[in-house]
Amino acid sequence: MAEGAPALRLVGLRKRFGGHTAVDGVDLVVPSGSFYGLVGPNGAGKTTALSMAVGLLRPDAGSSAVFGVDVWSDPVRAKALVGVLPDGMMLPERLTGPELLHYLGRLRGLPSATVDARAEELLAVLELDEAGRTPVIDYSTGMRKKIGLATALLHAPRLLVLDEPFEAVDPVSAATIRVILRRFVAAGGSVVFSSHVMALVEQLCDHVGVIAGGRVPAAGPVEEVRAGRGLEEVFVELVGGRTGGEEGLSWLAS
Ligand SMILES: Nc1ncnc2c1ncn2[C@@H]1O[C@H](COP(=O)(O)OP(=O)(O)OP(=O)(O)O)[C@@H](O)[C@H]1O
Repeated sequence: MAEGAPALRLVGLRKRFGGHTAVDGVDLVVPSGSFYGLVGPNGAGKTTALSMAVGLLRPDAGSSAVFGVDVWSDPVRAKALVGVLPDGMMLPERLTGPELLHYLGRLRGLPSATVDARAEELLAVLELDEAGRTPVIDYSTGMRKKIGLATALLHAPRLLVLDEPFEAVDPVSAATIRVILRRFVAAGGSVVFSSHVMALVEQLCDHVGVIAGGRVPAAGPVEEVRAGRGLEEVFVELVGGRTGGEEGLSWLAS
């Protein structure tokens, strides 16, 4: 781990799917200790960029380093430093929450007693303890997000990379997740998460990156990117909001 290196550095990341360029040369620096929001409209390239950043999807070009450790040339060291909540995570669904955490913790090389103690705490804090006997296949979407977050936290990573952690989560659970993430950052951890909700990013984050059409038109400290305006206003301006909503659909009112 390089001293003074950023939590995450993406340089020139690119990805094409067939004839479509999903990520078109993304450079991004997530400073160590920051709470970083990655915002962009549907299809902007957030999931593709984050998947390449953590070693789940091989880029066509560019690099990703976690605390100075290259994700693609030194994956074992890099992956020990990062906890990931991917989009639409594939889980061994027949397992219960405690079984899943035990299995993944052991896969990560943690001693059995450590895994079980951490799993118990995580399940209690995330209010999944009452579903202790329920297989993950019967979880709601929000419960899946929470068990996914528990798996990301289990090995006590230094960086969390979370793809839309608040989507489909009820307000009470969202508040719990916010508290956990704030505590994680206060204790020296770094968080990057993607979201469409500007108010949430303004409330939680000290840094923001805007992604649109696979590029990053603005990134940096929230105050700098906002420049005295609301983040939502800046976002709509940057991503080129369309105003066609008032025209068309006349049949709806007839
Ligand atoms: N496996 C794939 N095969 C083909 N095209 C893909 C694939 N994954 C993503 N894309 C395309 O790449 C673009 C970026 O998708 P991506 O999922 O990264 O966007 P996103 O910003 O996460 O969107 P959302 O907010 O809707 O989740 C989209 O046009 C999408 O259709």
